[in-house]
Order: sequence, then structure tokens, then C-alpha cells
Amino acid sequence: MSTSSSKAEEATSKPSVDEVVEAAKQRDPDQPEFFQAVDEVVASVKPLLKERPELVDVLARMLEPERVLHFRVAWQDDDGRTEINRGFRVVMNTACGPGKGGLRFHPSVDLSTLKFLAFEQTFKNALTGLPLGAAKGGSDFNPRGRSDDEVMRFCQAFMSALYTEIGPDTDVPAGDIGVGAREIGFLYGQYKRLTRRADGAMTGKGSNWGGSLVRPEATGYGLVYFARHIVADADESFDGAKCLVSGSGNVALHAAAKLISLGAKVVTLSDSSGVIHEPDGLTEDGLAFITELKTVRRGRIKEYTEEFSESAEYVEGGKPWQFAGDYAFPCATQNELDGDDAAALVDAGVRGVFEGANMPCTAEAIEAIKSGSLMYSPGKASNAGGVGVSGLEMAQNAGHVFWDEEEVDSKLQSIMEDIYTAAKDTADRFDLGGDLQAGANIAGFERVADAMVAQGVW
Ligand SMILES: NC(=O)c1ccc[n+]([C@@H]2O[C@H](COP(=O)([O-])OP(=O)(O)OC[C@H]3O[C@@H](n4cnc5c(N)ncnc54)[C@H](O)[C@@H]3O)[C@@H](O)[C@H]2O)c1
Repeated sequence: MSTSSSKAEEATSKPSVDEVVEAAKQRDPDQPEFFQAVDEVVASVKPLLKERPELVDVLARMLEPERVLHFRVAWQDDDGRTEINRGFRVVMNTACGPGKGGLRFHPSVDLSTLKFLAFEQTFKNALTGLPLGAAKGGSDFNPRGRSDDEVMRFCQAFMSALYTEIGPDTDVPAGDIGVGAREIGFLYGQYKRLTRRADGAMTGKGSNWGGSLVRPEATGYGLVYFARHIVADADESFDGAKCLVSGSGNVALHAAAKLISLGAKVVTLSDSSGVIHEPDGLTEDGLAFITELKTVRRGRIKEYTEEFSESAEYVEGGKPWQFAGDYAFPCATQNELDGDDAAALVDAGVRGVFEGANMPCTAEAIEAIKSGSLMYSPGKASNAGGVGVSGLEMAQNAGHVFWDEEEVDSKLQSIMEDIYTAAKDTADRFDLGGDLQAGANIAGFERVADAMVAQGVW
């Protein structure tokens, strides 16, 4: 048999895309969130894989994290009892730069959730155009109801197990659900204590101790900057528009603030207990009350109706998607907007759904949103502003410089515009009818895949 025909045989015997994904599913049958994210990306990138079949092999490598760390976090509560939690760090892909992605502290944290988040992060970070790889980590620890001292002891124990694995050129964690300014302070303090290095191995630091201005606001602001391009292309604007926002954490509060500053009426916010509906929109004072309630007093959203507003209603167990509005911004957590919710939004005349959270819409929801011809932006594109400014924080730390607010905000706006253009142009290149979800997935995937090919098989 000639060499060329045996090569051809070899090529035909390579597994197909579906076989590659199926084999990964067989290896980890208990990771539904991870494979929900994988299925979503793989469905989108098929046109690229048809054009460049050699990348199927690269996809197979992308489905296996580069490194997974699973560790015990033992700490003492205020009564002196020993508590045990699980800690994780998943370094998914460092082809484009050091590992980068947040830490999540929430009882639901497990390997499936972290692999889904790290997989999403791979393409999101690539879309920013910055030299960033992708990682994600966290713990099943629940900060809710814990004293500041307990949170500090937990964070110190968590970092004591992790500090050897992170660094400004290896892996740079940040915040996510349950990890805000307080937790980053305790974590980074412990990292410095153990390493004696103030090298910026975490982002989301306070702006007076190595952090970047606009980092706390970046995900929410970036979401609105991104959505503004989509809305403007449809000859619409946020001025006077009713916006349904879910969550009341970092992303939701800053998205709401930016929307209000653009003249929008933010009529809902929520937490895991329920939703508030303020029919004429939150005022800046109302938002300030909720920000203090959530970030300082750490209370529940219903207290807004009990202590601040007489015009608002609170629905226990409710979601924002039951109310009428012009645009929806899911900013709380994964799978918070399902097929029925999306159908309700379509029926209520909502014209766009812009994801602030990671994978907040189920596959059925995305289908309903698209078949209802609503505008739609996937989280990995529209929530990339946070990691974008984290990249800017790393650049400032490495250069020992500090940029003013205007400079960071204008760089954030450029990053979001570039992502929008990349997603739109890629959708056009493959004739996908302006589908930003597919455009973003393909553009992110291609950058990472090309970087992996250039660096050889490893
Ligand atoms: N913080 C960032 O920079 C950043 C960047 C990109 C993406 N994200 C994503 O945005 C989302 C929110 O993150 P965050 O940083 O604002 O976290 P956060 O902890 O500050 O806020 C999370 C919010 O979601 C609410 N929530 C949690 N579970 C819920 C549920 N089951 N139903 C309704 N509400 C629920 C919480 O009450 C809280 O208001 C997550 O999906 C996160 O991965 C965050």
C-alpha cells in the first residue's frame, strides 16, 4: 500500500465531531452542566470544522482540562468547630496566556459546574483579544450567614491550599458568585503572606492596593455597552426602555446602574428567594439602597419593598421574566431562564435578551428566543467586560502603573465593540444571518484552536 493511500485511510478513520463529543460524555457521564456548554459551542462551530476538519482533533483536546486541582479546605467556625469544604481549580486552556477566571463560593459548586464555566471562559477570554488563557475555581462553601471572621478564616484556608498553583504568569483567579471585594481581600492577603510577593496574582483587588478602577463595574457596564451596539443596529435605544434585570449581585447592580444612566427604567431585580418589581423603574437612590443592602448588610431583596419603596411589589419565588418589558438582562446564574420563561418574554413583547450571567438561558430558551426573532447576545460575548478589565488590571500590575477611570472605561468600551464586531463579522463570514451566538463561538474557538496548533500537540 502506498504511503499516500495509508495516510488517506488514516484521515478517514479519524473520529467525527459527534464521536469526539460522545467519547468525552462517556468519560464523564455525571457532568451535565459541562456538556450543556460543550453542546452549545460544538453546534455553533460545525461550519468552521467543516471548512477546517483538522480542528476536530484540537476540539478533542479542548474538552479535557489541562489541569484539575481538588483540595480539602478545613477551617474553624466562630464556635471553634472544624468545618470541611471542597476546593477546586480547573485550568482549562493556557494556549493564549496564563489561566484566568473567577472563583465561585456557592453550595452548588462541583466539577461539572466549574468545567462548564472554565470552558465558557476559554472562548470568552479569547474574544477579548488579550493574552489570557482560561481557568475557573471555587468551593461549595456558602458565605451567606457567615461572619466576616469566618469568611476570612475560610479564605485563608482556601488560599493556603492554592497559592503554589497560581501566579501572574501561570494562573490568575478573580471573583464570581459569592466572591466579591471582601473575599478577594482575604484571599490575596493570604497569598501575599505565604509568598511574600505582591505580584498581582489575583484581579478584582481594591483600587488602593493594586486593583484597577472600573473592575468592579466592568461586567455590568460591558454588558450594557455590548447590548447598546445590538440595539442601535436595530434603530432602538435604551432611553425610556423598560429593562428586566435578574440578580442583585456584582453584574446585576452595575448593569442596572449603567442602564439607569442611559435613561432606561430598570423595573426588576431579584435574588434566590424572589423578585422585586418597581413599575416605573428604580431611582438612583433605590439602587443605592439595594447596593448597600446586598454588599454591606447582606440582606434579602424583599427588604427593598419593606423598607424603601411603597410602589414596588415583591414576589416570593418569582422571576423577572413574568413581567412585561422591552429588554431582558439575566445576570444571576446558569439556567435561570428556561423555555417557558423565554416563551413568556416573547408573548410579552420583549425585544431582546442580553446575557450578563454565564449560560443563564437553557438550550430551549435560546431556541424560543431565536424563533421569536428577539435580539440575543450570549454571555461569553456580552459579559466579557469583567475579564477584559481583569486583563487591564494585570497589565497595570506588570507595568507598575495605575490608569485613571476614563482610560480604563474607554479601553473597556473598545474591547466590547471589538467583540461585537468580531462576532458579527464571523457570523457574516459563514452566512449565519447575523447570529451573534454562533459568530462569537466560532471567533473565540478559532483563536484558541490556532494558538493550540501553533504550539504543537501537548
Ligand atoms: N463578577 C464578574 O465579573 C462576572 C464576570 C462574568 C460573568 N459573571 C457571571 O455573572 C453571574 C453573576 O455573578 P456575580 O459576580 O454578579 O455574582 P454575585 O454573587 O455578586 O451575585 C449573584 C446574584 O445571583 C443571585 N442568585 C444566585 N442564585 C440564584 C438563583 N438560583 N435564582 C436567582 N438568583 C440567584 C444572587 O442572589 C445574587 O444576587 C454568574 O453567572 C457569574 O458567573 C460574573
